[in-house]
Amino acid sequence: MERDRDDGIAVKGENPAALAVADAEVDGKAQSSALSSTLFLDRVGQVILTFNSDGLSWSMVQSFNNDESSCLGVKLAPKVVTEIKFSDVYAVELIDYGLVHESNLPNAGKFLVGHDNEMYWFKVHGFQRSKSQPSLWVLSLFTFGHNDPQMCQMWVNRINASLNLEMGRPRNLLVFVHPRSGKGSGCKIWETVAPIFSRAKVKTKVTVTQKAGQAFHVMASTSNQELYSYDGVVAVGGDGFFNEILNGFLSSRHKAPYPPSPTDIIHSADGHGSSLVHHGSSGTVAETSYRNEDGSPLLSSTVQNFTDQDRDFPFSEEQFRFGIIPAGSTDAIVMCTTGTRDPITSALHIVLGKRVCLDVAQVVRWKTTSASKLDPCVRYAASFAGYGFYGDVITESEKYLWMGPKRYDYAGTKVFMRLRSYEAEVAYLEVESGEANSTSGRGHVSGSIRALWSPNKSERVVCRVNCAICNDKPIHVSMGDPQTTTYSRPEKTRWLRSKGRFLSIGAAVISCRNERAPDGLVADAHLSDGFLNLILIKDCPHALYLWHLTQLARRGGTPLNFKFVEHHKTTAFVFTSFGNESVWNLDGEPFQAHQLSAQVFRGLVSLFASGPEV
Ligand SMILES: Nc1ncnc2c1ncn2[C@@H]1O[C@H](COP(=O)(O)OP(=O)(O)OP(=O)(O)O)[C@@H](O)[C@H]1O
Repeated sequence: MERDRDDGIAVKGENPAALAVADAEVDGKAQSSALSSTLFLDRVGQVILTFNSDGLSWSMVQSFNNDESSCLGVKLAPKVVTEIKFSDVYAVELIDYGLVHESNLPNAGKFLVGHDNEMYWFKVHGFQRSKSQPSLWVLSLFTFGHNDPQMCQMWVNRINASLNLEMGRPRNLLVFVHPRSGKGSGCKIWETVAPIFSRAKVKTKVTVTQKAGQAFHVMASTSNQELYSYDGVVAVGGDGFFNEILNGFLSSRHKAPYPPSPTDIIHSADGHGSSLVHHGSSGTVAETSYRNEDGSPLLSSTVQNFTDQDRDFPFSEEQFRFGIIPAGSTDAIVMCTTGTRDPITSALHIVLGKRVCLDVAQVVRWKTTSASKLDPCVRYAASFAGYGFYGDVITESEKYLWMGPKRYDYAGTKVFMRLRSYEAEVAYLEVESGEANSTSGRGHVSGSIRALWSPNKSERVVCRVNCAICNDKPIHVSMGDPQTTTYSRPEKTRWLRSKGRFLSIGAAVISCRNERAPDGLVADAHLSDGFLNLILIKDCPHALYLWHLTQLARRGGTPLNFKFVEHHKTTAFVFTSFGNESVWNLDGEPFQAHQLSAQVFRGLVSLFASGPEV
């Protein structure tokens, strides 16, 4: 179709055949075709749009002083965006005939466009990093118009072809929405981000949960074959909801020997382990918080219904990823993996197919109370396991669910006012600074462990996008394979013990950054270095504990720099309570355990995220 534009700019003859498409040969090598066309960029004016190998760029047809401003003769940086990389584009849409608006550039002058025009157009959807906060990704939209619909169609096809070459973008996702998460806005948050998924042509099977445990049940009982038809699962909710989905996934699929029990360690006279591997069977989780309404374990029948054939289905855990759209009270996992707490940023990380590996702690409760029989029960934690103060705060906060996120501040203050210490024994695996291999039980952990360890703040290595420590990854260990643990090599194993009264015991898998602790509980914890950060807080005057808590709440604080605080990087620990109080906090959910042990699995799952830009 050829039409004369009513602003006097001729577009006759400008059809796909007349485009400047050059397949040049330079030094005998074919260069990627350079395609450019004259189009209208909505609210900017007439531009020459060029298709480059890695993205689009454009420049104004008529050069006027629009892309630079000057102040006292000094040229300032261009104000207008003039390019976008395909890696930052998540969708391109063809739009029917419609209005393209005149330029809103201050000095563009109306002569370029004249006034609003009706034409065919296409939209390029992408994102830009916020200037003030690089981890925050802001949606960007460029609308290009032309009188010829074929021209628009051709550009859309070319851009789509390039987007299809972008690796790892999901096509099909399972989505669970927790409607009551955080301030009760789970559904609203999903409605806000859902258009990003539909524009990117990502199919979503959405389940809005009716009750706790539902997502766990679906994840645990869905066959691998069916789950494998999705590229991943997305949780719209908080850390507790993600934990439920993660547990549902791993409970029936992660096959690994349990860590040693506290009795094994306490009874090994010299602290050197022997015969310390418990061959737990997976799929035997019977966790109290994931129960049917009649109190029966959710998993009892469903998991056992798996056939051997299905269990052996080559499940691609490398490809399957987890996504989190933050809607919860704390959202520490999202903050640690995307650097911000923003549903749009998280949705973009998902549709753009970002990937980061995450360590997961396997926590085994051996005894619920001192009087209980030995009855191992497995749970997984992606961020944190804490006892004492942390367990009490979570127990107390459960009474005030109606308060929403404020319940944690209220419960925290209440528990602090009646602060107690707890008698317990902890033993943790020693990780020697020179030990370059096999420290995590997942094979190779090279690099300087001393650098990870350093109590000296200036030597801390903070986890970030493309983190060298996390990327120094061991060979991938399949989730179906029992893993070789260090416990099976007693000569390499030394358990260090700490017995006494503790205000709290915490094991951070990741830094656990959140709005109350901007640097996290452990600022230099990593997403997938294969370590747990064990924080033992010995009984001390309340004023000192308060000082520790205020350091946690400060950016750049030094909460671990106290005599009563011990920080150990380890790969496993065991715990025995000597009192009646025995509630742990696993990723923000209560878990009663009198005897417990935990081990970390390096990079056990992958997330749709790229790490924080710090
Ligand atoms: N429809 C539902 N109704 C009630 N509880 C649910 C529902 N769906 C999931 N849950 C449970 O609610 C718990 C808390 O969910 P979530 O983490 O999203 O909320 P939160 O307010 O951020 O709390 P947390 O501080 O634990 O993260 C989870 O353990 C989950 O199992």
